[in-house]
Amino acid sequence: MTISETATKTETETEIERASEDSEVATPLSKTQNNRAMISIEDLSLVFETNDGSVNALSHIDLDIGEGDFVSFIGPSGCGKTTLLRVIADLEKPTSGKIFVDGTSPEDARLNRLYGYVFQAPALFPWRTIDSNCKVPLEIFGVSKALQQQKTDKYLALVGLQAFHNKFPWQLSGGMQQRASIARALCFEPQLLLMDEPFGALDEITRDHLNLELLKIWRETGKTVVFVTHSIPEAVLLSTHIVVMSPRPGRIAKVIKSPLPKDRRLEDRESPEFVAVMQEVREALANDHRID
Ligand SMILES: Nc1ncnc2c1ncn2[C@@H]1O[C@H](COP(=O)(O)OP(=O)(O)OP(=O)(O)O)[C@@H](O)[C@H]1O
Repeated sequence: MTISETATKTETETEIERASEDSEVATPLSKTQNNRAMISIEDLSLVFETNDGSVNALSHIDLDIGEGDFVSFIGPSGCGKTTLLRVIADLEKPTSGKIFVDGTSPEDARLNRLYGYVFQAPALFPWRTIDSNCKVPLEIFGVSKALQQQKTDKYLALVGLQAFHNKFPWQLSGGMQQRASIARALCFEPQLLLMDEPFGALDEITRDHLNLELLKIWRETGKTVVFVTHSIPEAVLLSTHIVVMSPRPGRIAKVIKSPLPKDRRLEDRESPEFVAVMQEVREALANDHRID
């Protein structure tokens, strides 16, 4: 991948359907030779105009995410993590700057169904069963019924919901609904997965399980994943690159390239290398969060 430098800038079924200060300029990461940019962001800013005035949600963001990278955005509430993910997904338009997704505009990437998006809260159709919810994107793509069933079975099994395929969302716990929405995003096997705190509401054991499954999918399929989290251990466990963001205005404080191998296990969380990366993230967050 290539994540470079600094930063600033900045859910519903309908959307799916449309489907430095302190930290000077963050260190640019040089692109690896055979890792083309999946996402390229240049001097991107986003200002929300509200009744109470302007909100600088993202300010001067420069970031390259290479194909096959697993990139996490981490930072305090309000630093623009979700907004940046939504800009990539073409759910928000930047005020200035440039962004390319797989070499095209975010709009073209959305229209070409390049990405799957997992929202913070599950966005399932209440009148459809879990099985039927998972088939929505496949129906839109005109996939054959047999293949729809095959993919749905595969990904519902992956998230441990095969026994619940005939249930309606309201018959499942919040965590199970979120697992169903993850299965739906995986079902059409997009090249790019955009995930906004997908595991935030899950119990720790389920979260560990899904972290490992996500890592497995990522390793095996070569997908690019952009992931928002508040959890330092989760960011370090999953990511090749951790983008530390800071608020007011939202910008990139630091990009940390993980020295950990791609093949990771939960036990690795005890390793000195893992602890060292956690410490680096913690320090980057603290440095940009000093109270004057
Ligand atoms: N549609 C909007 N209109 C006006 N302001 C917005 C809008 N969406 C987000 N903001 C503001 O932009 C800033 C960044 O919000 P964003 O949701 O991206 O932060 P975040 O880092 O994802 O926060 P959290 O971790 O709490 O989810 C915040 O100040 C937020 O209030």
